[in-house]
Amino acid sequence: MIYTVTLNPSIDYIVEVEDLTLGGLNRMQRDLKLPGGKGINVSRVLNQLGVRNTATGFLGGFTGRYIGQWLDEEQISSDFVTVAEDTRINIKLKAAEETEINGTGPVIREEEAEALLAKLEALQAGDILVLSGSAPPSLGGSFYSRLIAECKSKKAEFVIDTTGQALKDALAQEPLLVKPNHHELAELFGVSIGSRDEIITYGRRLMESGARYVLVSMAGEGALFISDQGVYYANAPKGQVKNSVGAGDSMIAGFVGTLSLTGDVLEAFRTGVASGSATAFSDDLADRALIGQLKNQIQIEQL
Ligand SMILES: Nc1ncnc2c1ncn2[C@@H]1O[C@H](COP(=O)(O)OP(=O)(O)O)[C@@H](O)[C@H]1O
Ligand SMILES: O=P(O)(O)OC[C@H]1O[C@](O)(COP(=O)(O)O)[C@@H](O)[C@@H]1O
Repeated sequence: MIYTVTLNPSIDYIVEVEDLTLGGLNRMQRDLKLPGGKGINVSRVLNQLGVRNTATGFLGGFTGRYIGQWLDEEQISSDFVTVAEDTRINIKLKAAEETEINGTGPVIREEEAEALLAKLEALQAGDILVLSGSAPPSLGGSFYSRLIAECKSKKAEFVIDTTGQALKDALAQEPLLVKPNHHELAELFGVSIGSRDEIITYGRRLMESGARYVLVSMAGEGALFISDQGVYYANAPKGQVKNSVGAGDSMIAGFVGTLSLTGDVLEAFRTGVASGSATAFSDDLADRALIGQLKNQIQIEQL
């Protein structure tokens, strides 16, 4: 079974404005309110791929209920801890450029945090726990470490998609997969990265630090896959980009879901890239039909 954990879900409020005037009145051309937060996105795309999973984390208030109802309507199994404060709303402003304003998230009380840890007692050997996104600041810096310790004590595997110290701490615990984009990779090592060779150098360091598989996504430039069996590049399919929010989460879902179904890492890589691109080419997240179509446009090359 795959479990996704979203410590800081969001309603992604996607707002389109033709010509943005800062400091003036702008009228929206279109808006969309989607359930968001990285683990929730992973669960929704896993569901499209027919991979059984349960979404957990913290949800609260009217915003939390909106997300919970959406997941129920999509028949996604969920088991969230209900928290006292409202789940955040993240703004994704689409004008000439895409601007994102993400909230910090609700205060999580100690008993709410403990309730989430208690849910992980259900984990078993063979399960995969996908830990994705930021943690609300009230949880403190080491909450992911506590979740990982619980996961390891049950002999389950984990995937982590977060940034900064939480990611660095997690590497030593041997994640199944990490998936920074190339900007996050550079930030993690405090360097600027200008070439594919440099991405490979720093991606390999993540593997040497403990990750079994490393995916480095590069938006429209495709992705690199690094494991102890070699380094592979996949092109991104071409298409009209509609909304790239959640592309990285979709890639994780495509990879982990396919790996769990087939055990074939290169097929998992191909499906991951197709899932990321299918999301970039959709208003909402990727659907199964588009993922299938795009897979045919992806060539994988060993470097
Ligand atoms: N503009 C795009 N064109 C085609 N595919 C894209 C585009 N943006 C994202 N993707 C796909 O989604 C994957 C993840 O996107 P990326 O933007 O790198 O991740 P993140 O959302 O984590 O920043 C890419 O490797 C690619 O397959
Ligand atoms: O937890 P964070 O880092 O604030 O990110 C949350 C945001 O990330 C998303 O999950 C999208 O992530 P990606 O575009 O990186 O796949 C949004 O749905 C959400 O608003």
